[in-house]
This record gives sequence, structure tokens and C-alpha cells, in this order.
Amino acid sequence: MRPILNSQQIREADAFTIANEPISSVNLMERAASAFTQKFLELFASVPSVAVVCGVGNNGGDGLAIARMLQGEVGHIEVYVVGNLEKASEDFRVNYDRLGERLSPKIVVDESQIPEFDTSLIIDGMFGSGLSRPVEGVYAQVIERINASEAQVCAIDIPSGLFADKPTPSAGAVVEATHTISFQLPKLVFFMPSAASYVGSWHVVPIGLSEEFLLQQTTDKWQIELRDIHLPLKRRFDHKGTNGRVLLVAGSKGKMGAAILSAKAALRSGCGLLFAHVPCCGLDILQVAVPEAMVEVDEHTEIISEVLPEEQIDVIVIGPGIGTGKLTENALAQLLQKATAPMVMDADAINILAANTHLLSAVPPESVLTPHPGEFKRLVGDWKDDFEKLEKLKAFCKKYQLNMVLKGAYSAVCDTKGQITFNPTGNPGMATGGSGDVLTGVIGALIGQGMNPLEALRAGVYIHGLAGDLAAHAQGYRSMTASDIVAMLPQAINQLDKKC
Ligand SMILES: NC(=O)C1=CN([C@@H]2O[C@H](COP(=O)(O)OP(=O)(O)OC[C@H]3O[C@@H](n4cnc5c(N)ncnc54)[C@H](O)[C@@H]3O)[C@@H](O)[C@H]2O)[C@@H](O)CC1
Ligand SMILES: [K+]
Repeated sequence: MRPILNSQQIREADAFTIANEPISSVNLMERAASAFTQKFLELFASVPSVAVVCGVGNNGGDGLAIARMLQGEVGHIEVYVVGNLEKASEDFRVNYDRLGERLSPKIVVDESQIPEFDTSLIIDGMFGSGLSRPVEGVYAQVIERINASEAQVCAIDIPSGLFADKPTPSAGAVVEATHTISFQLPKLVFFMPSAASYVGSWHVVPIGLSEEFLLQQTTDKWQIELRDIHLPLKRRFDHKGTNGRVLLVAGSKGKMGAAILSAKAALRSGCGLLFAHVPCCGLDILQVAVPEAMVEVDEHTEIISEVLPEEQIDVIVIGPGIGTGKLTENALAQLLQKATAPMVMDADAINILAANTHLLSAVPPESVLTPHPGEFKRLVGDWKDDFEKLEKLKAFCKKYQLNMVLKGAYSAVCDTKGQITFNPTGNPGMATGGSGDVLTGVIGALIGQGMNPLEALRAGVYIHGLAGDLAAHAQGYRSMTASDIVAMLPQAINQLDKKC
């Protein structure tokens, strides 16, 4: 897993690398600028004109080095330096002197000197991880002009004005980048919905900071990587009874589709036997749509009113499409009393828990919850910003000793110790009805096959997102449906099996 470190730790990583590699600070800057330039040229092959806007710290120093490296690679280049040159960092000065006559920078110290920025692209190198207060004054005016321009904006390391690891006060100006190329590690704020319009699409480039130092750092935030996913092995003598016996409790009249999507997803994710408990009205629907499922019917026609868990069930998946009626609430409460197998609780099962929080202590050990932000809000109340939302996630998982995934772009998986891992796969096309039901089925199948709940959550969100990415590739973001995600599960799982 890739650690997500705070600004202080990143500064220390720079310093450790400089002292221990060893490498001079200015050569590390050269390496960072070169890594940025390479990625930049991949993204913007033949851009006709570029304005490089620099501050006077090391983020600005990067900007100057990048401007030098882009000479001859892109069309026209303009360089601007915003701020007082007398306060410039040492490495900024070295790169200022290296620029040469042709790229002679224009200095901006007041509003009258701010250009219109009519280039096709702006590289933002005003502030990076050294940002220590909200951006105001002439810097803010430059940022406003950048944001008002038609140009694409590519930020160096992080958009200027945005704090990497804490909320940015609304008084401060922030560059709205279309792209961000960041050094070595992603910054925590990249995973926050509220920062999306500033960060744009982001990329991380290695700059050779000491791995030894990075891995020693204490953090409770990580990014899931492909190499972290290890699917349960299929062995020669496995049989359907050893590959996970999953009980799916799902559906109500008009919402049997949720049950079908979960059931299909579980079967496509390798579960051995799928038992489904549905209301009477769902019997034919499920039998026809998912012939592999063994269906037992509730005594109620339209909703779930009682669940008697089968013996020898490895995992109970409950929630998709069940509604929150009183009878269903009672059925869930009874199930919680009797169940010994871990449970995957989604959708209306979570809504029922939120309305009856005393039930939370009855959730069997090793169970997982899979709320979207609306469901999570019902459980924990509102939050004032995305950082507080993550704190609430950690506190909830620790208090109830549950693993949870908070769904969304970069779904956040949190364990019982409050460690959070963000999932990198997935795309906006997955924000469509039924997508969550698919995830529930995938996670249930993985737990059924013996994965521990945390590993199953991490693998489940990764596979689900990857299948979503494949579906978007095949169908387009706008047209893809949850069924398309199910259809791509085999391809996603095959990709993961091949890397093993
Ligand atoms: N050797 C290193 O330390 C490396 C640093 N790198 C770059 O250096 C950046 C960090 O550089 P610095 O630490 O010099 O800091 P920045 O360049 O981010 O900021 C420069 C200075 O601006 C001042 N400042 C902070 N907030 C301000 C505000 N709101 N208004 C006005 N002034 C403000 C501070 O005094 C700060 O030190 C990274 O983001 C990265 O781009 C890379 O070159 C990699 C190597
Ligand atoms: K920047």
C-alpha cells in the first residue's frame, strides 16, 4: 500500500533523502522537475503556448527548472515570478540564474503587472507543500486571473493555495487546476470530493525519495495498490461447499433488481453456493434471472419479514432493496440475535441500523458495513468538511469494532483500528443505480471464500472499480449500467489473477 503522508513528513523525507542518498537539494529539485516534465509531455504532447507561474520558494524553483526543460519541447513559453525576489529560496535562485536570456521572467508584485494569461496552458508553481496560510493579496489576484482564463492548468505538486492535509479556509484563493502532477506520494486532499475541482485529474511521479524513510513513517491513511490484492486460491479439490456458502437477504416488491445484481455479482466473484432469501413475489423473478441461486421465500408476499439463517452459512449479505418497514426491521433484529456468520450490511440494512443504533452492538464480529455518504450520515450525523468525515469514519469503526467502506470516488475502507485505505479504481459512470448492490455481492463472495473482512473490502472495492472502468471503456461513462459492471467482473478478476 502506498502511504499518504502529511506536509511535514514530506519535508522530512526530502531532507532525509538529501542527507542520506546523498544528493544536493538543487539536484533533487532537478530530478523532480525532470519527472514532472516527462509526465507533462505525455499529457500535453504538442501544446502551442505555456505560461509558467512561479512563487519564490521551491515550488517556484521547480517551475523555473521545468520552464528550462520545456524549451524546444513545446511552443512559446512565458515565465512569471510572483513575489519578492529578495525572499527567494536558495534553489529558486540557482534555477533563476540557469534560465538564460530567452526565458527572462516577468516579475509580478502588484495587480497592474498581472498578465491576462492568454496561453493555451498555465503551469502553476506558486505554492506547494510549503503553504502555511491562506493565499491573499497579489497572490490571490494572480490565482483569480488564472482561474478566469480559458487555459488548461497543470499544477506542480499541488494546486497553489490548497492545503495538503487539512481543510483550506474559504477565505484563501486556490488554483483550479485541470491536472496536477505530484511528487512521489499523493496528498491526502486529492481523495476528498471537495478538492476535486481544484486538483483536476492527478498523477504521481516518483522523484526517488528514500523508500526506507517513507515506509518508517507513521500514518493512518494509505492508497490501495494492485499488488495489495490477493484473491483466494482455487484448488484442484475444491468443491462448491468449500468455495463459500453465501446467504443473500435482499429485495422487495419493485426492488428485486437489487437482489438480482447482488446475486449475479456474488456468483461472478467465485462464491460456491448462493442461497437467496426473498419475499414471495421475488421467487420466480430470481429463479429465472439467476438460475444458479437457491431461493427460499419469506412468508410475506412483498417484503422480508423473517429470516431463519441456514446452517453452515459462511456469510450473510443483507440489505439491497429490502426497505425499512417495521416487519423488515424486526426481521433484521431477529437475525442479528441468531446469526453467527459475519454479515455484509448494505443499503436499507444500514438505514435500519441508523434508526435503531442499539442494534449495532449485536452485529456479529468480522461483519462489514458498506454505506454511501447518505447512509453514513444517517449513522453518524453530518460533518463540517471531508476531513471531519474521515475522523467520524475512524471513530465509528473503532467504537463498534466494525470494518466499513464509505463508498464514492476513492472509496475509503476503514478497519477496526481506524486505518483508512483509499481505492484508486472506478469512475463517474459507476454513479448509477444498482452499482452498490454489485459491490455488496462481490464483498460477500470474497468473505465467503475465506478472505478476512478487511482484505475482502479492499479487494472488493478494487475489483468493483476495475470492472466499472472496463465497463466504461466498453459502454462509455454515460451509458454504462450496473449490469455492465457485473458483466465485466470476470475480466477484472482475470486481470488480478494474471498478476499473481
Ligand atoms: N528539496 C526539496 O525540499 C524539494 C522540494 N520540492 C518542491 O518544493 C515545494 C515546497 O517548497 P517550499 O517549502 O519552499 O515552499 P513553497 O514553494 O510551497 O512556498 C514557498 C514559501 O511561501 C511562503 N508562504 C506560504 N504560504 C504563503 C501564503 N499563503 N502567502 C504567501 N507566502 C506564503 C512560505 O514562506 C513558504 O516557505 C514542494 O511542493 C515541491 O514543489 C521539489 O523540488 C522536490 C525537492
Ligand atoms: K503549485
